[in-house]
Amino acid sequence: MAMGESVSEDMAWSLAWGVGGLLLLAWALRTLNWAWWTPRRLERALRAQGLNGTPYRFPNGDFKENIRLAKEASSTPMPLTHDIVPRVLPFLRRAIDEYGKICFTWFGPVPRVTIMDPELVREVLSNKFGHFGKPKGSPLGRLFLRGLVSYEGEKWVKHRRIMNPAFHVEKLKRMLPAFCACCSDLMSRWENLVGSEACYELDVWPELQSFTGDVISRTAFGGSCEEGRRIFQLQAEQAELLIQTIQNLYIPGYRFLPTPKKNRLKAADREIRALLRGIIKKREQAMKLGKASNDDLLGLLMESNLEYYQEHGNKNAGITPEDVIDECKLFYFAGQETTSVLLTWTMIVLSMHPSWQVRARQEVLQVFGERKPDFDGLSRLKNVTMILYEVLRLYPPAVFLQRQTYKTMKLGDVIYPPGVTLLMPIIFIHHDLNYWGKDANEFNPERFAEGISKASKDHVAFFPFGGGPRICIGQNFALLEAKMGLSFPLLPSPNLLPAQPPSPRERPTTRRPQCRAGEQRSVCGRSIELKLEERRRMAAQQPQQQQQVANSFTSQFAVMSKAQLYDILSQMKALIEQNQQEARQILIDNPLLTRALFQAQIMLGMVQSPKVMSNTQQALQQPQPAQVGQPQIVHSLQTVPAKVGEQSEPGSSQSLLSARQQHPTQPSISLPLASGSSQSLLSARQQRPTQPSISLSLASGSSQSLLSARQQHPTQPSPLSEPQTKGFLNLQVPSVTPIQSSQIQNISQPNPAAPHYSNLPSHLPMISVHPQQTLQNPGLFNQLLQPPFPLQPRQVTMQPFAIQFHPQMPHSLGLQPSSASQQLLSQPLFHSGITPPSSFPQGQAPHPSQPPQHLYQVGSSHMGTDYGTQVSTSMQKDRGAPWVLGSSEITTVGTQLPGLPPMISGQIATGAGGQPPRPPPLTPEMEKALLQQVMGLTPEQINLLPPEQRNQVLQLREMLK
Ligand code: HEM
Repeated sequence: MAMGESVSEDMAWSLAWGVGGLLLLAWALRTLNWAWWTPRRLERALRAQGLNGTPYRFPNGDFKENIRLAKEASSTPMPLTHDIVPRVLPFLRRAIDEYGKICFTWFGPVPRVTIMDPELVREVLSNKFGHFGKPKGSPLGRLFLRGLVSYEGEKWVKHRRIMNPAFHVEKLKRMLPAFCACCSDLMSRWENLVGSEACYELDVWPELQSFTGDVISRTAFGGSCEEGRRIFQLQAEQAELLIQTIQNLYIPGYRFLPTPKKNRLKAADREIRALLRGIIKKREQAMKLGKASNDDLLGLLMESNLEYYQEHGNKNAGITPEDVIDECKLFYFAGQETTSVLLTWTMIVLSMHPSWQVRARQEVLQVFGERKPDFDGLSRLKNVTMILYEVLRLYPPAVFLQRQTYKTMKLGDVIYPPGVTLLMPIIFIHHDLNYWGKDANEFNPERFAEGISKASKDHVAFFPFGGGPRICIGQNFALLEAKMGLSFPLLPSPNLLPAQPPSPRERPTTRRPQCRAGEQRSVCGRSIELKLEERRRMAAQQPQQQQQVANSFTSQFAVMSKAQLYDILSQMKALIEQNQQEARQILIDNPLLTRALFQAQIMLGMVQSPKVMSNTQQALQQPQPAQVGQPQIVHSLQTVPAKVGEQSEPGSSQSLLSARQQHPTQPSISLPLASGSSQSLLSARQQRPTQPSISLSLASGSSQSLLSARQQHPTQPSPLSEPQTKGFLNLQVPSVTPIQSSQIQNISQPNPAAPHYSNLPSHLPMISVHPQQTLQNPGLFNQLLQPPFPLQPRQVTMQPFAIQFHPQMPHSLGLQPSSASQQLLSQPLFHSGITPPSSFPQGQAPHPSQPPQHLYQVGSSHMGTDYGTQVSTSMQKDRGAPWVLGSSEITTVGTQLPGLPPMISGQIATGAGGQPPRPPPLTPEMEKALLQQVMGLTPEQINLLPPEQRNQVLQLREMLK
């Protein structure tokens, strides 16, 4: 018996060993098949069809190289250019350069073929049969994120049908008060932060993250937004943990190890689910009692679910509470990060392109005045929409999309076996010169003036929200939120005083020393500055106040450095180029401003060739009723002093003195060419520390002044013309206003001596005059520009893997979470509040190799059109039908107004023999006004002038006495 027992025990053991061995063998074979045979087979199939790509490396593919390059790219400071592709996806960039546009790389053992042709992208995304399905993603990713974005087949159809109504425009309108409340809270928060500070430096990335989190909390859960906020925090933590964990996922077997991070991920998931369960239960009870408000996403989702259930009369018809939880979780993930990335980049870009900031602000003011933004108004914001589109183009929050072949599929000329990932790099296509033209890497919202379909050569080339049946369900939501989020800071805020002329002293900036807890992904100490400025009460109707305005302009201009004066003039010029009519009106409406601008030119010693002047005048004559006694706006090609910092410019004395001898009938305002201004901006770096240092949001302040000047006109009632103190939140701009790159590119002439420079937008050099910018760019920037600033090494705190987390996400969104924005934000590029000229070390000059041609520009005459016809906030309305469901093409009629004659660098006028040309003519009234201004300068103001001009002013005053 005992022997029999031991035999059967032995047999059981052998059987167990046998089974175990077989299982092990099966597992080994499966692993080998997954990690070796399949990739080799797929590689052969792809190569046989002429596709090139990286050779497969067992078992990680290009994973490590991907990480290495991403780390490398992010460890160097980000150059201030919109060409961010090499930084965001360096590995893919390299692969495409090496193997061609349709090439394959390896994500682990899975080949990923890049699809760069928008038509093929459309084919993939429009496929309704799920043959190009979403990649499955890792189990860990699935734990983090499920819901609509990850479903396929019938489940997806059902969920999409139930969720769609919640995002309908009519429903979104009901959420507008929640949007508004979040914006108001944000503004109050910023106002409080600023407090009594004249200038406050703010890291907007975490601010906007919590703003969009707040929006989702309120719009998703209405009254339960406190729990919603906790969910948001937990999800942010989850995202962080996931990013860290994913880096190790391709260590075989790693995903089965219970590491502390994974445990925390799971614990966070449990807490989120418990919270959501509680919210849903409360809502169900309220619904039963008829007390529930269904104006939030959860309510709408539950309502729609109920309708679906009733329609199908089957208790399994709708979606389960667990499904609702997953969808709510998804709202956060899909809606919060993406929109905050969009808003953050928009603010950065607007601070880089002040003229667009002016335009946006002007539009927002025109549409809303002092009203709170409403749906109709938001739909009419044409410039803001164009700006958002352009930001979505250059900085798409989802950098690529992925689909997988689940059966053999033909796409283009290639037959793909099952198991191949198709990667559609949104960011590459958005930057592709073939579709967007030579200025693909420039910020030029004007390209969207006639809608999306006309913006590129192939309207499918713009797909920040994806396309086909799985297009982002929240795109209307996101655009509405972004418009609202952008409008608020541009509007006069009741609790802020209007901006006052920037004082000549250096303003303190408050910098947050370190990240707040839970904001690991924000970028410490690197921020763009938002500046709140005081502004004097002005009531344009009262002459006394008008005089104040005049004095305000005069005193502002009197204490400005040359760079700042140039800045203002070039902004005015940019405004003229973008909207000549508008600019004309501003100048006509504001003789005081006009006069002050003229004064600025005198202070800059600007003079011009009468020949060029008359040509330009001719070209600009518009068939408008003659404005007798009103200044004529003239763009003049001007010779700009080669070195603003140097004080001996004969032109400057001439300008004022000789002006007295001329009495032409038409007064004219000569605005400097941006070329000039850029040049002057460059040379402005040589300014001596004795120049008054002015807080750098001067540029925004000044554009503000221009704008607000418009408001002061008695015939135009405006927020600022009311006898209240009103204010603006100025998106900070660099002290030296960068010229619109889009304008520059037309004329920039690459310097053959600096070939590596040729693909950099020409605004770079100017922006780099910012000291911190230069500090951050020891490489190319320093090499090119020889920054005149003291070098202070700064730590680059890039999350190295941030841009790599997307491939693991179950929903296949190649999200660009914080990497790029983090990088740019991580540099103090735009917290320009600390760029007083006084910080320039004496004697430092720009690098001699600096190619000045890069800075010349031509005027663009493409005028904006009214988006009034574009009622919808949706991009869907702006697309071709096959690409987007239910879409109809928007055709906003563009008005091509007669533009400025193109100017080429060769036309830039210089006076004979290098002497500055003669100044523009003045009417006796103008002359009188100017002389009065000169006489009105206080000794303090005169002292602040550069010596040469000081002498001239003193001489003149002496003469006049
Ligand atoms: C600027 C903001 C946003 C961008 C750039 C964006 C981008 C995208 C993209 C590219 C997709 C397609 C993914 C794919 O095809 O694989 C997508 C899908 C999705 N988005 Fe958005 N999104 C944004 C905002 C939002 C918001 C605010 C919500 C919700 C509150 C949202 C919810 C979703 C959902 C649920 C899907 C899945 C749709 C489906 O698979 O049927 N998104 N989003």
